Amino acid sequence: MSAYDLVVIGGGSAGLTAARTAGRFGARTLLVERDRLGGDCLWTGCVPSKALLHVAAEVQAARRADVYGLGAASGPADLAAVMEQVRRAIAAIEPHDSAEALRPFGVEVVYGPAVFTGPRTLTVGEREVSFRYAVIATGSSPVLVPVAGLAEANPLTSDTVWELAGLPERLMVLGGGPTGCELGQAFARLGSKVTLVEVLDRLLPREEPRASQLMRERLEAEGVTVLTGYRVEKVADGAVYGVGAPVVYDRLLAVTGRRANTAGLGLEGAGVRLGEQGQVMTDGRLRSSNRRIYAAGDVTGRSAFTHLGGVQGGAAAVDALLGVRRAIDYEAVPWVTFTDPEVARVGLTADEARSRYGDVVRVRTVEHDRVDRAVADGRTEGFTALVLGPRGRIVGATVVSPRAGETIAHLAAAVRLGWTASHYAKTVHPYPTYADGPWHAALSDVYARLFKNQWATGALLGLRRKVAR
Ligand SMILES: Cc1cc2nc3c(=O)[nH]c(=O)nc-3n(C[C@H](O)[C@H](O)[C@H](O)COP(=O)(O)OP(=O)(O)OC[C@H]3O[C@@H](n4cnc5c(N)ncnc54)[C@H](O)[C@@H]3O)c2cc1C
Ligand SMILES: NC(=O)c1ccc[n+]([C@@H]2O[C@H](COP(=O)([O-])OP(=O)(O)OC[C@H]3O[C@@H](n4cnc5c(N)ncnc54)[C@H](O)[C@@H]3O)[C@@H](O)[C@H]2O)c1
Repeated sequence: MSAYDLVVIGGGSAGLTAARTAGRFGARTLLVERDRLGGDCLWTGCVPSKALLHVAAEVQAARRADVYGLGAASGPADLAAVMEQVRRAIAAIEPHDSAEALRPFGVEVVYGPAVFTGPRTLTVGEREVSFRYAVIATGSSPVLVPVAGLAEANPLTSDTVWELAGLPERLMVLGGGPTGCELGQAFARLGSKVTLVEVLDRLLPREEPRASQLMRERLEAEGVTVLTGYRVEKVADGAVYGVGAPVVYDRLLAVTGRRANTAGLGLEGAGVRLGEQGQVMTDGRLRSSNRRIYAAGDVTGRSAFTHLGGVQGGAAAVDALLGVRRAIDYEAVPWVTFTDPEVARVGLTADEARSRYGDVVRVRTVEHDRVDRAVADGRTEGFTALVLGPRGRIVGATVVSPRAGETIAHLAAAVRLGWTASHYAKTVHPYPTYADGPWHAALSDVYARLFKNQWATGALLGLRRKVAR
């Protein structure tokens, strides 16, 4: 039986970072991957979806070329050519996630499904392995909601949509979360007639209601039929049945949520407790109920983002091997839905902040018709909202704009470092950028408080008049 300091199970964003971190310390590290390195993000998640959205944006621009006196493109895009572009992006990134890239870190890679055989042992095929510590980073997989006829309808999921050979004429997207909005918009721009169905009363239900409304308006303007508060009763004969007339489709894409990959790992025998959704239950240090076994990434049910999975993977390896705790501030983790416009969030929404801090909370919003870059781009539909908590600290922010994902990074730093609106306002921002949004929101808070104390500024002005006539 070979012995390792750290065995990492799963070679996605979380597992790769855990393995690289351990390798850097000179730990004897084994990475077990049952399929291919790179995980969901590289093969079926972030990378293909962002490449698809990029192509879809170019197609959309071509459809509007007549505005500039050129011939406008029309009709459906050639999906084979589009997917070629998607595969090119994956191929360019894949080497960074490969076994060769892990070799300089001294990480050994073995392929096959890992199964725990005890609290400190596991097997990979015939091979028996013991470990001082392990990190479970097996990710999550799409799940189908229990709707009559849905499984039989053989829906596409975010795992399989990339294998489509041709553009569906009518695409039904079930689920109005980030995946549904991103893929729904991309396929609509490429030329599918998309219907987007969400069971709750708005798209992107985790975001500020106004961001959800803007998303709806944008998608509808681009020809997507959006049905919210729509409960699918059954799927049969190429149609979805709910309230009103059945909605027919050519292909169905089900993106209604995911479930942690923990089945078949032998976790019971390893003393690892699971939650109701099958996720590995972890403490603040990402340790499972077996203190020698950590978990990171989607499998924890606390992360569904590549960047957070990576941070968790690194933190778990450091904690296990060096005993050094790296606290993760979950409230300062930003996320972005990469539709056009992008919807970016960090920290608390206004409602969440009010229920935590009460009336002290104020929200400073800048409409993007006051952001010159948005005006220059002809994209003034968005907004920036800063949520300010006690002592004017920035406790949350939402940005909706074509480049909101870039703007939110700075705001994540502000939330994490506990900056007030005044701190933020003192940092000079470049003009003209969408970053003017949060800057002016912060400045508006500073000015509003100054004007509230007008007696003080008035007194100071009067005094100065007397001194320097
Ligand atoms: C369409 C889509 C778009 C997305 N876009 C974004 C985005 O823009 N930004 C973002 O931050 N996030 C995005 N995400 C989420 C992101 O992809 C995931 O959060 C991230 O990839 C999870 O990483 P992970 O390491 O936890 O799991 P995974 O990447 O799923 O890796 C788990 C690995 O474990 C392996 N494995 C499973 N079981 C075993 C076993 N028994 N033995 C050995 N190996 C095993 C799997 O084969 C896999 O390689 C998107 C997701 C989807 C579906
Ligand atoms: N840009 C990004 O960072 C990005 C992109 C895609 C996914 N992700 C992450 O991956 C995870 C999964 O995302 P997702 O969008 O696939 O799932 P999700 O769970 O975030 O959203 C699923 C949506 O489907 C809806 N739904 C559930 N049952 C339904 C039904 N019967 N009919 C209609 N709608 C129904 C839910 O109300 C929800 O709005 C998320 O945590 C997300 O943050 C991130």
